[in-house]
Amino acid sequence: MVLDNLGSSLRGSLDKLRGKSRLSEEDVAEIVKEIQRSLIQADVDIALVQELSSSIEERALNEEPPGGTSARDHVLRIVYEELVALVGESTDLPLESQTILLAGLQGSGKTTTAAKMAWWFSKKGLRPAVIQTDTFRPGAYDQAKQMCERAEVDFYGDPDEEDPVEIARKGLEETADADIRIVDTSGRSGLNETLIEELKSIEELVAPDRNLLVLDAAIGQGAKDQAKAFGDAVGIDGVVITKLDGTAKGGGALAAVDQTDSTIAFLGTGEEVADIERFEPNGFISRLLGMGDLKQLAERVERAMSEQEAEDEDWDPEDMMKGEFTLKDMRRQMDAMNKMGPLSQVLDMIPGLGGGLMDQLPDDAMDVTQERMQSFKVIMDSMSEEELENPRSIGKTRIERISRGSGKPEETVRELLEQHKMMSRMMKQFQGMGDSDMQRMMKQMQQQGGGGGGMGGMGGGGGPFG
Ligand SMILES: Nc1nc2c(ncn2[C@@H]2O[C@H](COP(=O)(O)OP(=O)(O)OP(=O)(O)O)[C@@H](O)[C@H]2O)c(=O)[nH]1
Repeated sequence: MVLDNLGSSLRGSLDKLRGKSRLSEEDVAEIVKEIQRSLIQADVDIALVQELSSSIEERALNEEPPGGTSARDHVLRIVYEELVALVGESTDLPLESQTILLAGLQGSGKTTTAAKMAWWFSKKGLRPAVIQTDTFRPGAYDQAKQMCERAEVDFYGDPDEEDPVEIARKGLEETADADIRIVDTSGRSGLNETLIEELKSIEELVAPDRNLLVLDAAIGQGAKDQAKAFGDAVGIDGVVITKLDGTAKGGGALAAVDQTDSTIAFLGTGEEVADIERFEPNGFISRLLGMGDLKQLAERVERAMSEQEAEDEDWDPEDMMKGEFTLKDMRRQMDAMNKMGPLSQVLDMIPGLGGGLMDQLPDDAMDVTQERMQSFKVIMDSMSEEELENPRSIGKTRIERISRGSGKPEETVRELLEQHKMMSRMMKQFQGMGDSDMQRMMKQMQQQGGGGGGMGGMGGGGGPFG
């Protein structure tokens, strides 16, 4: 993830400020050094790093912290604001009819991004279509078609036509009914005349409303040259950074944004159509600094919940809040969790849990958790209706039988029952909360994610700065 180490290394230095009400020059110097180190490691352009660190330094030393603010909160706020300014606004993408052209080098993820973006727009209630003009890479047509089928969006391509401009022309005609037309172009292994000329001809014909440059997060310093070449050729309005789920650092993309005077539109976080996020500077930086990104989380939860409801007509999440929390409810929750995406990504979005928790866990702890959920499901499949509805009836003999039936150790069956007990207790606590408490909590979560993006605090408690 971009600037991955920044959150944890910065938290380390910030923790040393606990209890202090004033910042010394040494404190500021240490924090600035920490930030510089992380940014440079994340492949952020040196000139950008210099610019950022001098404004942080200047502000931290000269600005008077608002009354009652600790030195730590003061610095964190400045770092947050400056980082938000560094990554810039999100690319303007009104939810209305438009044509978007995707450009980028081979393998950057254009084809995948086209389908993901189409999926994203379709979830916003628009009708998108992908036009695949890549005649260069064998297989691009099939790949695009399959992904669009998975995304359940319209697709146009022609594997027998060799001229990409001709495909684009026909594609526009064929997709006239769509609201959003996403034109995917071919890439080459390096920047060359042919690629640029082809792109220019497609651009001229299509006359897109927006040109987006797709960049692999691993690109590093090369991003600047690429961005310049594409920017000179067709003009770039926004950047999509892909493969942020991997180990890549992504800092290079910031140079591309700077170079083309553009902004970031989307982030790609996996190979599936749903692995896309609209870039939101506040949430992005909050998450980076371990303050969580409640808005993204709320969106995912909402989506998973409505998918779950669509699949499972008898299920009403409100029921769970009222009566007994059964193993069936637990299984549904696990399914909903799975729909939200990898657990590690979900946890990363929860303020306070985010970076902090991830740092404490061994690297493979998350996989184990996913694996454990899988085992739990297998075990539940070996239980009878009655056992699922009334887990308290499961004694020693039944545990033995379930273990044999599921092929999982008795130990794991017991762990499942333990886990259920814990969740059940938690649900009881929620049930104890009045409706208004619950509503207040939800509202706070939404406001925080949508507005100040993590600056607003989580109500009366310590808040994300605590
Ligand atoms: N993990 C991960 N993989 C991705 C992501 N986006 C794309 N990929 C993978 O990257 C590879 C290249 O993606 P494509 O979409 O084929 O790239 P392209 O830019 O269209 O390539 P050309 O058509 O050759 O120009 C594929 O294996 C994708 O599955 C992402 O966000 N995360």
